[in-house]
Amino acid sequence: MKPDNISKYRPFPPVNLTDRTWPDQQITSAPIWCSVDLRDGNQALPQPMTIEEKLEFFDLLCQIGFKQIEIGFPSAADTEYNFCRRLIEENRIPEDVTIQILVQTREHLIRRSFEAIKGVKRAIVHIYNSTSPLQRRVTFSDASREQIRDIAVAGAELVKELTPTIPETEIVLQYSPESFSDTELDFAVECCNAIIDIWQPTPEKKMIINLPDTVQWATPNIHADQIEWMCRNLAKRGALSVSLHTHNDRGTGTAATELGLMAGADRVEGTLFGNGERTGNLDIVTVALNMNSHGIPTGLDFSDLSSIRAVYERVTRMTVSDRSPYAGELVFTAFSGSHQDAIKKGLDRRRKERTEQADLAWGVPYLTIDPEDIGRSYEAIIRINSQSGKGGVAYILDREHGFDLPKTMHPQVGKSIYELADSQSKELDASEIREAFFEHFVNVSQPLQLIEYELDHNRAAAGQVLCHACIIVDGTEKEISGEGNGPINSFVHALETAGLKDFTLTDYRSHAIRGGSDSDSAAYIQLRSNENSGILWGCGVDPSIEMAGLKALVSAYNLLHG
Ligand SMILES: CC(=O)SCCNC(=O)CCNC(=O)[C@H](O)C(C)(C)COP(=O)(O)OP(=O)(O)OC[C@H]1O[C@@H](n2cnc3c(N)ncnc32)[C@H](O)[C@@H]1OP(=O)(O)O
Ligand SMILES: CC(C)C(=O)C(=O)O
Repeated sequence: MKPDNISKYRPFPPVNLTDRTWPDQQITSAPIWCSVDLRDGNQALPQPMTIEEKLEFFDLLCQIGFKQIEIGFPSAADTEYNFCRRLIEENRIPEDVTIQILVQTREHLIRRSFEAIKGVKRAIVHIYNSTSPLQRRVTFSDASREQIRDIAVAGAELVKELTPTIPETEIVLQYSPESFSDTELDFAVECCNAIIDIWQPTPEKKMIINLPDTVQWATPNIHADQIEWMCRNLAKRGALSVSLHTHNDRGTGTAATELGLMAGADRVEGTLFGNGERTGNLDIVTVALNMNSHGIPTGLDFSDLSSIRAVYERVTRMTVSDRSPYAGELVFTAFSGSHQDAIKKGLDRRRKERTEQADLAWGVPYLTIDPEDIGRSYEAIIRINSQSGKGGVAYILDREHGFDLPKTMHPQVGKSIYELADSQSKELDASEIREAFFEHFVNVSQPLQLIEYELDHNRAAAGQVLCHACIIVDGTEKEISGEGNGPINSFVHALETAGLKDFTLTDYRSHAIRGGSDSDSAAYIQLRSNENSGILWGCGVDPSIEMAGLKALVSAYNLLHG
C-alpha cells in the first residue's frame, strides 16, 4: 500500500465482551448447511448461470447433501423467476430439501417473490436490509436507525401478511441485517428482535437470524465476539437458528465461520469453493472437510471432489486455484525433498501398522487427510523437480513402477534424477523418471556385457554350482567359469578367475516387480571398489530372477568402472 495513504484507514473497534466464552469451545457437530451458490455465487459471476446450468448445479447440491439451498432472487429477473418456477413445476425439489429465496425488504419485490414460490411445499423467505452506519448514511441517504428498522419491520409484516395466501406452503422466515459485522451490535439486535417480535417463532417453528459478515473489516476473533454477543442478546434464542454468512475480504472466511460456530451459531451459509462477491463467500468444502478431518460427520458428501469441481468449473466458468484447500490440484503434492521423505515414510509406516490395527488414526506428515477419502489419487502426491529428494524419487519408482529400491540405493538414484530435473528446468513425470532410472541404473552393459551364462550343478562340489558365462569386456568376447554356492557367487568367482574382480560384493536384494507393465524381477547389487572404496548400486531386470541378479552385478560393475 502507498505509505502516505495508510493513515486514511482506521482500526476496527473491539467488542466489549470481557467474559467471552467462545475461545474455550470446541466444534463437535456440524451446523445446518445452506448453499448460496445459486444466489450469492451466481450474482457475482461475470456470466451468470443459465437456467439449465442452475438446474444441473441444484441437482449437484442435492446429491452432495445440502438440505437448504438458496436458489436465487426470483423477483430480480425473469431467469431467476423462471428457474424457481421450473424447480417447483417440474417437481425437482427432493422431499427433504428446502429452497430459500432472497428478497430485499421492498414491497413489490416481496409480492413477486410470493408468486415465484407458489406451489412449493416449504420455502425459506430470506429478507434483508442493510443496517450499518456506513450503509445507512450512503446507500439509504442518511436514514436514521428508526427508518432502517422500520424498513425491516415493514418487510417482515408483509411476509407475515402474505404467508396465509399460499397455505399449501410452509414459510420459514429468515432475516439478515445486511452488513451486520459493521453494524453497532445494539442496533443489529434491535432490528432482529423487532422481526422476531413480529414473526413469533417457537422452538418447533424456528425462524432464522442470519448475521452476515457482508464485508470483512475485522479479524475473526471480533466476528466471534459479535456472534456470541448476539446469541446472548437475541430474544427467543431457543426459537431461532442463528446463521453465519461470511465473506472473505481479509482471507479469513473459514476462520470467521469456525470461530462463529464456537461462539454459538447453528447454521452456515456458503458456497462451493468460495464463489461469491469480490473475494467470495465462505468455502463450505473447506469448512466441512476441516470438520471431517477432526472426525466430525457433516452430512455433506465430498468423497468425489474432483467430479464436483469439474461441474462447478464448467457451469460457473470459474477456476479452483491450485492451492485451494482440499480441491486444488497441488494441495496434496510434495515437490520438495524433505516433505517427500516424510510422506513416503509416513505412508509406508501406516501401511505396515494398519495390518495390526485396522482403525489406526490418520497420521502422515504433511497430509492433513488421506487424499483417497475425497477421491484424490496417490499418484499426484509426490512429484519430482529440482527441489525433490531421494525419498520422492524412490516413492515414484515404488508406487508407479513397482521398484522397491534398497534404502541405501536411494541417494544414488535420487541425486541422478533430481539433477536431471534441474538440468532440464522442469518437472519430470513418472514415465520420464522410469526412463532415467533404466538409462542410468538398469542392465548397464558397458564396458562389461554378459552375453550368456549356464549353471552346472552336476560337475560342482556338493552345495556348489558351476557357472559358465560368455562376456564381452572392452570389446573382446571371453568365456569364463567359476564355482560358488549360488549363481551370483559363482559368477563373481568366474570374474575373479578372469582377473576382473576388483570389488567386494556388499549387498544384494531382489523382488518381483509389482504391477505396471513389468512382469519381471528386479535385483539390486551393491559393490565396493577395492581400489578406491567407492560404493555403488546397480540394478538388473529380467524375467528370470537368477538372470536379474547377474545383470544387477554387471550393472554395478559397470557403474563402478564408468
Ligand atoms: C450483500 C448481498 O449480496 S445482497 C443481494 C444482492 N443481490 C442483488 O442485488 C441481485 C439482484 N438484484 C437486482 O436484480 C436488483 O438490485 C433489484 C431487482 C433487486 C432491484 O433493482 P432496482 O430497484 O432497479 O435497483 P437497485 O437495487 O439499485 O435499488 C436500489 C434502491 O433500493 C434500496 N434498497 C436496497 N436494498 C434495500 C433493502 N434491502 N430494502 C429496502 N430497500 C433497499 C436502495 O436504498 C435504493 O433506493 P433509492 O433508489 O431510493 O436510492
Ligand atoms: C443478503 C446477505 C445475507 C448477503 O448476501 C450478505 O450480506 O453478504
